[in-house]
Amino acid sequence: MTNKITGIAASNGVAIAKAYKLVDPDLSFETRTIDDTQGEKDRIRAAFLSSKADLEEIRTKAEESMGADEAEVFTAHIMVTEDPELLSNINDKIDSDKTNAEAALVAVTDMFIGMFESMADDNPYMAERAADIRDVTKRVLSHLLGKELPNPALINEEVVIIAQDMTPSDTAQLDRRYVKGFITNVGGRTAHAAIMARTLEIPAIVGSEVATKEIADGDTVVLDGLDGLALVNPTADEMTAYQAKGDQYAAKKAAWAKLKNEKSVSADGKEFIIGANIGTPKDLGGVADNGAEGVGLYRTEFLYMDSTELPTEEDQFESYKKVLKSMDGKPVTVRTMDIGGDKHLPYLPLPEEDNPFLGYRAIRISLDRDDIFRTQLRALIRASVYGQLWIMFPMVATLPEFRAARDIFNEEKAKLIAEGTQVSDDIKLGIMIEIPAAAVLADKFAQEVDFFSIGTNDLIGYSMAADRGNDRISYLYQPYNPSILRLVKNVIDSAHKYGKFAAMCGEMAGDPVALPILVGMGLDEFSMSATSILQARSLMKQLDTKDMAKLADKAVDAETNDEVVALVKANVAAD
Ligand SMILES: C=C(OP(=O)(O)O)C(=O)O
Ligand SMILES: [Mg+2]
Repeated sequence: MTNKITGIAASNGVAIAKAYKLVDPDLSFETRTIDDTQGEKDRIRAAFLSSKADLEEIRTKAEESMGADEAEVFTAHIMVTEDPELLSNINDKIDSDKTNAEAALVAVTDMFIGMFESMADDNPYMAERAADIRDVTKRVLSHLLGKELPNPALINEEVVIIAQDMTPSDTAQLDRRYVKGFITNVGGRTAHAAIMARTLEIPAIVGSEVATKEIADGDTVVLDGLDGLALVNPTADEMTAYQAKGDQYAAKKAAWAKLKNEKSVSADGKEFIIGANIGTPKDLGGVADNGAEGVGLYRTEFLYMDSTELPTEEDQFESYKKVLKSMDGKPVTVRTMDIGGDKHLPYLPLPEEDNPFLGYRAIRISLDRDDIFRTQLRALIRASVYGQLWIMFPMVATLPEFRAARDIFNEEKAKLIAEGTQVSDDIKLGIMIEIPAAAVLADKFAQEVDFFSIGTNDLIGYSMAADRGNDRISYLYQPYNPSILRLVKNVIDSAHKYGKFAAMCGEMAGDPVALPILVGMGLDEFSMSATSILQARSLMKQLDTKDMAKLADKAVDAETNDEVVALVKANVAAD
């Protein structure tokens, strides 16, 4: 019988392809005393050469599919395999300790990694070197142990990826021509892997718990991202049924596509803005294809994560300019660096923390490391002449944080003007509302900011004390809980009381259950994964704002998440 695996439906669509497991093999080994030290030295040399050959192949493939910039990291890895000092240190260790190649390799590379990491505070390049050595060590070890590492960059046939989790750097390596979807063991609908899948327009299931255990490399997998179901080695009848389901979804998408150049307007004629969330300028194709009326969230941390060192002012300026120019006068909301939590930079080591999601992150880092922040703001301010720039700060909890960020912005702007640089005099400054404290105090913030953008992904997590990526407690991650709706309403009402603009850029903005309520609350801008825009626009056309205002009143007065879902279902016909 076909094995069925369920999980959280994270990105719509149906894919049928072979399974490719992106899972590291067990690389544990025993330390042994060795008589034949020359034999071990030969083994390590051969493992270095094989690793180099792997990496050269991966680099060539990565250059073809993703471009020279993305492939650069592999050049750094190849250089590690060619480092004579590293190899001679390992050989010395084998001789002096009479130990096996695996143990000598790990002892020596650990020493180098520790040394580079200890210097990383003053020189981010050192952290990068440490990360390179760690990566190469894994590959050399796999050769010594005769185990194969997965090489996603080498995939050259259609596959569905099966993984424990997908980090942003894993997803960055994927070639869209071949990767038809993915299934992970962990994660929730708003985890970054899920957001990435929606941006790439590939179906995905997250939080399946068992995918890596139950699916073998090469199995045929049907991935139903609409209902969060995967079929392993399906029957011919099942394949046919799911092909039909995929076709049906494609037909719906084709109908929505007709709305690409239309306004986002309710049935009774009220206009809203539907914007797109992007991670890099590469996402602009999807923005245009889906008829976005602006960029409501540009997550600039990817600029930092995709780089091997802190991006320069010039690099950043080019990226911001590209996005602003491409949006041709439509508003572009750029969020300053949101690092920390689950987003790490190899070259900017953060302190170990018990609760990184409640720790040193986002605006907290920017205000502490204002050298990094000022570089980003200068790049943004310089780019402002190419379009309509809105800047927002992530994870703001208090007014003094916003004021400090605004002061730094004003200082950099004044400096640039004094240097004779052209800048726009209409840059809007706002904040993400993703910390409950800020949502509650929105009436105070509204007197000082130009706009709010509600980051429900985190706001829900922090309000319910439920990690957005933890599938075990995903039942508590309740977007429609009346407590969340009351916070959202408070933010929208507070903005409007002071004539300010209220946007939402969390995934809730594109959620067909939440959207009618948000229309009823009078949210000004809905920003979402570009692939959700046309469906949202289609739904919006069917809604009457006065009816939705009544629905929103009932929803904030409800008792539970489920009650709100039932209310929406009873009042809004499914699209
Ligand atoms: C949009 C948000 O930010 P991110 O998903 O990048 O944390 C949010 O928290 O809702
Ligand atoms: Mg957030």
